[in-house]
Amino acid sequence: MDVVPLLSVAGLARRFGGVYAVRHVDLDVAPGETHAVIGPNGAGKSTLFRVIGGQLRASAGSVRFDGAPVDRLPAHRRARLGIAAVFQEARVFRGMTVRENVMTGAHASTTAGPVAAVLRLARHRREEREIGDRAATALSEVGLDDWADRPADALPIGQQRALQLARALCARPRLLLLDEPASGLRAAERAALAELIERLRAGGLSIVLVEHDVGFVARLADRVTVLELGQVIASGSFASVRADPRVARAYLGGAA
Ligand SMILES: Nc1ncnc2c1ncn2[C@@H]1O[C@H](COP(=O)(O)OP(=O)(O)OP(=O)(O)O)[C@@H](O)[C@H]1O
Repeated sequence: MDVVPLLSVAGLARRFGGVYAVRHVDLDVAPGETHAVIGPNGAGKSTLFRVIGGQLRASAGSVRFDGAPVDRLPAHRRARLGIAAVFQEARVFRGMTVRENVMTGAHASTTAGPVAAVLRLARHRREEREIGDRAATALSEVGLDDWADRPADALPIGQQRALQLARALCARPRLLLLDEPASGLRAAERAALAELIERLRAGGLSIVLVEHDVGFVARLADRVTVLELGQVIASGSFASVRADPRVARAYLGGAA
């Protein structure tokens, strides 16, 4: 690719015991690109997602973000650099408002920890104000302004998904990792979520999208990487990977 990739994964492997969940994986994400990772069940998508986010260490290979290696950094340090992940199993925090839920997403990228909160109250208050502002922006980006002061667990599932996105956006990421964001949503909710992701992309955000819903991927992805049994079997535009006989075979043989 001509532009310097924002994310560059090279020769990546992750082993569990003697079994490789992913192996020899190369993947680049350009600034502003939405890159989908698809593949049958057990292909290694979630493992790759977690190795990029820093929740899992690679067994071999490298992950570079904005030109610098991040392999040795834990997830919260990667978050500060601008990598935000929304997990498939993400839940809203009960007993908190929508706004409070979103504000929890900013703490990864601010400096005031609990000690600073006690010892340096002025700085803490300044950061809380800044977090409040970020939350307001994130809520408006995902269209949840009107819900801000309601209990988060009262939201319908489509809006809960939007809340999870807002929580990630509150950290002001440059790369957003989304693990099956459309799962469990009805058609209208999927369409609303796709529109929201399109808006984020139009705003310049780079996105890695792990997704089973092929229609969703076709609509959103600039490029697609297809995994089977932990390895990349095809990569390119949606149309090119759909036309690839190896991809058709992987899906016919798998459960996806
Ligand atoms: N913590 C773990 N310990 C052992 N094996 C694991 C672990 N996590 C994943 N695996 C194995 O690695 C392989 C890839 O799993 P992974 O969950 O990454 O696939 P996936 O493509 O996300 O699947 P799905 O679409 O079903 O979510 C599978 O064979 C899985 O059993």
